[in-house]
Amino acid sequence: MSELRTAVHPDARTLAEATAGRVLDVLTAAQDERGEASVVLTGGGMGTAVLAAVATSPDRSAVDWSRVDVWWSDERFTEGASAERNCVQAAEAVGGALALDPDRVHCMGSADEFTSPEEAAEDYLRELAAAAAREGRDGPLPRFDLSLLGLGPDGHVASLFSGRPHVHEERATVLGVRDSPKPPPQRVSMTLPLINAAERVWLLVAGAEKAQAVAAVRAGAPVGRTPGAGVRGAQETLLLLARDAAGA
Ligand SMILES: O=C1O[C@H](COP(=O)(O)O)[C@@H](O)[C@H](O)[C@H]1O
Repeated sequence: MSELRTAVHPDARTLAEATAGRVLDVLTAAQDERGEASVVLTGGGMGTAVLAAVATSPDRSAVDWSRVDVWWSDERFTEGASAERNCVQAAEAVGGALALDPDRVHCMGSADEFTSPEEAAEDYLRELAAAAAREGRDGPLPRFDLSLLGLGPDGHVASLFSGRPHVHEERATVLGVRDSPKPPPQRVSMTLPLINAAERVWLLVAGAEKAQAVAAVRAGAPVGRTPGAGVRGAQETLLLLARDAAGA
């Protein structure tokens, strides 16, 4: 488990551009080392802005996108084509600019395919286990080189919300969420143990309305109150901030 380090950028745009550069560095280094790379994406304002910045970066061709596995730490359990879905927003942000292998883009299941978020979560577990088997891993989880996360003004990460029991989940790695205080109410989410299995976890935060949540994360607030405070990557944990979110 790594310690939390913070980097502050002048604004949301420079945060997105600098983070895109960091993402490309991590994926390139992973492919140099083992020929493959993997990233766990998040939805929300900064998650989408970083993806758009990756897709338009002049350095994007340094990565062989056909050998990148793309996962999501959470998803809204709605119809597949819904603009509320993180997967749909990501595809829009990328706009076909990255030559990803569709078999390696692992969107979480939608309400078109499954009758409940729990069923979609089980399906994602099967998809994770299949990838782990292909990678020759011992357990049911593939390697994640990097996980990007947003932070809500209420301190939530992925779809793990303050005061909800799933924040304290220790065994399940992906679960269905039915009572999200932020619409839509039904979601699928990785839990903290799976988020924290990533080599690197970066929290991306912009906006003065999030300064209080950022301060709570930095102060190590109780995870039940501020889920983002429970995030720790195996090798690295970065809090990547725009100045307004840093409270400066
Ligand atoms: O609901 C969600 O919110 C978080 C944070 O979103 P933001 O727009 O406040 O940055 C996001 O990371 C998560 O994927 C999403 O489902």
